[in-house]
Amino acid sequence: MICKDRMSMGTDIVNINRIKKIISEKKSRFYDKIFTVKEIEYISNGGHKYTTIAGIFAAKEAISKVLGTGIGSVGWKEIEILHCASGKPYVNLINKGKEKLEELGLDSIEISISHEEDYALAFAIGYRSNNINIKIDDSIKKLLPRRSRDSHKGTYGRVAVIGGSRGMVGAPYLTSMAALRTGTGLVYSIVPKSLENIMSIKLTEVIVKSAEDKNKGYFTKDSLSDILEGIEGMDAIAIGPGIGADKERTYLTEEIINNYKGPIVIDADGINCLSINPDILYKRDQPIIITPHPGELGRFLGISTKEIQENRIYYSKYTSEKYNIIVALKGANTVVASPKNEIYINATGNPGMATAGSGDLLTGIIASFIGQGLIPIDAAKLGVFCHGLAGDLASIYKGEHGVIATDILENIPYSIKKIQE
Ligand SMILES: NC(=O)C1=CN([C@@H]2O[C@H](COP(=O)(O)OP(=O)(O)OC[C@H]3O[C@@H](n4cnc5c(N)ncnc54)[C@H](O)[C@@H]3O)[C@@H](O)[C@H]2O)[C@@H](O)CC1
Ligand SMILES: Nc1ncnc2c1ncn2[C@@H]1O[C@H](COP(=O)(O)OP(=O)(O)O)[C@@H](O)[C@H]1O
Ligand SMILES: [Mg+2]
Repeated sequence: MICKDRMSMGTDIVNINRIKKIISEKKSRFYDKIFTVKEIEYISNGGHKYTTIAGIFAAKEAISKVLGTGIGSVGWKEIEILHCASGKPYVNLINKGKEKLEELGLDSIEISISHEEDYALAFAIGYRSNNINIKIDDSIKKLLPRRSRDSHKGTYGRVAVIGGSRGMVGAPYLTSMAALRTGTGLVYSIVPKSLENIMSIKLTEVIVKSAEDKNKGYFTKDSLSDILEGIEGMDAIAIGPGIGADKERTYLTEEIINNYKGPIVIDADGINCLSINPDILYKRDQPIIITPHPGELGRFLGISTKEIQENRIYYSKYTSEKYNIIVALKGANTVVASPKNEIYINATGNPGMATAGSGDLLTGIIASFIGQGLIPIDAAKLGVFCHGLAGDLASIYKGEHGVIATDILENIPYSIKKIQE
């Protein structure tokens, strides 16, 4: 059976006197059988110490246990123990050893060797790293906001997420957490009052604010003043995930667009509400980014999803120019279009991301980058790249069938680290 675990361990203990005895009886046969040329060179340079020989011997046994074979189908000389200049041992697998490691889905083996009086001991761990073979263009790398030493949470922006309705608390949860994981200093989640308690339990680091909902479980026109108060002083806001769409929520969305004087990321039901009267966008001079999936852009433009999918670049450009907004049209190869005729086609992401809530994360990532000071088009480009890469990293461990939005959320930090490398 092939074991596809992320980690595999092996250990071995060797009596040094046993090694001493073998060497005194048949040194050259023992060396020839067990050690590679490089290992013999190392042992010889160290004065043929029994402790060294026993340690390397134990290390090979320990590694054969990591590989699950024992010494046999993988030979002694197919597991080589080498040493860094500092003296730290490392593992070089050869032929069958290498093949077995790949078969197990492991990337590398770490080894530690020790000895005391009569015994030498080795401990080995085989692991699968979150390495992904991707060349990240400098044009993306340079967009990542830097963090200065004497900074504080206020340095990295205040972002508010307006979202949620009864049954859809997950959407604003994911958006808020994504903003936090992307590096925003302070994230606020503004939800209908009936959801305040449950959101406060779900969210630890995010500050929860609520808006009057008259016990309905969704935003109504009565929510407006609380929302406007809640978004005062924010560097960026996101609106839409899980809010639902009706006349009152359309009124709310429009009033927020009319009154808030900073950049807004609009997603999901926010886009559905906006599609009733998109002309309000003409009155606005502050940036708007919409992040529709093809179904939402189709609704917004009054055309079919199929038509959008067949002309993704065209409709992204068209919407961006017509309404003077940035459009991130999601799906395989997300298209980002700006009114300045800029087009960016994202290469990260995979079908594992076709899972509920993965788009809600993107909304939070883009809002976060804007809150940290990026201009909206750069935030959108870096945002879709980072989001797709988080999805790619999540798929390494969970596979495309098993990935859920929480896995993508948890991989945002690793995605950012990878961009930073
Ligand atoms: N846990 C939660 O609370 C969640 C809440 N959600 C909220 O649920 C509400 C409804 O959003 P939905 O997007 O589910 O429903 P929609 O009815 O807006 O869109 C779903 C449909 O859009 C089309 N579509 C989407 N992506 C496509 C693609 N790449 N190619 C072709 N067609 C595509 C498909 O026809 C799909 O069935 C939103 O407010 C959203 O924020 C979702 O985000 C899922 C998670
Ligand atoms: N086949 C795919 N390849 C790459 N990315 C995908 C694929 N399917 C979905 N995604 C990404 O997953 C996200 C889905 O967003 P969305 O449809 O809004 O989901 P939700 O509303 O459930 O959060 C988008 O960012 C989209 O680009
Ligand atoms: Mg969505």
